[in-house]
Amino acid sequence: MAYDKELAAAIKAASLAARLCRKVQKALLQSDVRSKHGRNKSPVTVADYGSQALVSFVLQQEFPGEFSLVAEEDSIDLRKDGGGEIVERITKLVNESLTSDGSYGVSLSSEDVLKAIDSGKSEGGSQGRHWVLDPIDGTKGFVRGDQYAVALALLDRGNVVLGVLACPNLPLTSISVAHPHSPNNEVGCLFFAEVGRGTYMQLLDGSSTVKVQVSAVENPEEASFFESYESAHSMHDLSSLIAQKLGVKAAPIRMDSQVKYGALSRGDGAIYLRFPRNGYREKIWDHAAGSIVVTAGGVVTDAAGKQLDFSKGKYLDLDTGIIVSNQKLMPLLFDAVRASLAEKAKPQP
Ligand SMILES: Nc1ncnc2c1ncn2[C@@H]1O[C@H](COP(=O)(O)O)[C@@H](OP(=O)(O)O)[C@H]1O
Ligand SMILES: [Mg+2]
Ligand SMILES: [Mg+2]
Ligand SMILES: [Mg+2]
Repeated sequence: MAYDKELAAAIKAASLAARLCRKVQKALLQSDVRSKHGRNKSPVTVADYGSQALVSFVLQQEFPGEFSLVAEEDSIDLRKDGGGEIVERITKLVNESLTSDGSYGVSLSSEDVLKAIDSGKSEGGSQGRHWVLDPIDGTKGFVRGDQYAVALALLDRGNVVLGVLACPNLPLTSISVAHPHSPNNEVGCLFFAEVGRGTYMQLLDGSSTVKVQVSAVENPEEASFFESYESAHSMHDLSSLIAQKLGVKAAPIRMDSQVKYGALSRGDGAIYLRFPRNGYREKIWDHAAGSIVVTAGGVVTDAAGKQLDFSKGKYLDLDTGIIVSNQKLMPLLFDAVRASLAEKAKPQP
């Protein structure tokens, strides 16, 4: 209805990008992985760039004229001396993906690819429409051979109105503590949601669409929870304290990226806890798509119980952490979070 054309384009762009990422992950070379300029040591690969170029190109083809994209990557490092070879690899990957799709009948030059990457420089905000893209969320997982997602959302006047999460390594059947990666299972899911219309999961080729729903479990003893694989991204000791206070019996399911939101949206677990270390500022592309995908039965707030506000530009302005659960469990979870934070803040004897 309201966003049908946008949703179809987002699914197409994210699926193409996911196929590109899959190909690169299968044949990942050490030379494909780089560290980002100065700011921090987060990795970035040819697939992050290729995915961003591809999604940006597809969206601009589908919506010529009105286009604003807030995306994670930029071409600064690629334009430096010695970047030529990697730009050629990215360009080849993007063109192979476009050729295999066949919709656009064009071949991009290296400069076209760099421009497509750089068109993700919008600052977003509370006016108008903005696409929000994480071309690979969970790059560390991607490099390790684990979970990652292509995460694309649309903001309309500061609200997330649709989201697509392509999760190339997520098993089609429920994952659990015992089998977080299920190597024998068929993998590759795509979740999509539009405001007020529920969440759906399909295979990456677009087939087998089913409606999904967050778990309705009310008893914390039967609930399991997700958290980051990387303890540098989220304090594992704090979530274990919260889980203990809540009465959760199961061990945490640790996975990279917004795949956690996808798994939660179909009821694989009932809780997601994210508590970055002091000073870390969350970006909108790390939560926009995921947060709308779990709204079919789920609630996403910060640690003060406030809804996430995507209207303030690139950063989310929030209190302490992000918690996700179903409506019934949320009050109990919220109490456990408050009590755990208070306990941690107490001076140690
Ligand atoms: N110190 C830190 N604390 C919290 N999150 C961090 C972080 N450093 C990086 N991240 C974010 O955590 C994301 C991965 O999420 P998760 O922890 O759920 O796997 C990264 O996305 P990218 O991989 O897109 O850079 C990055 O934005
Ligand atoms: Mg990154
Ligand atoms: Mg990310
Ligand atoms: Mg990323």
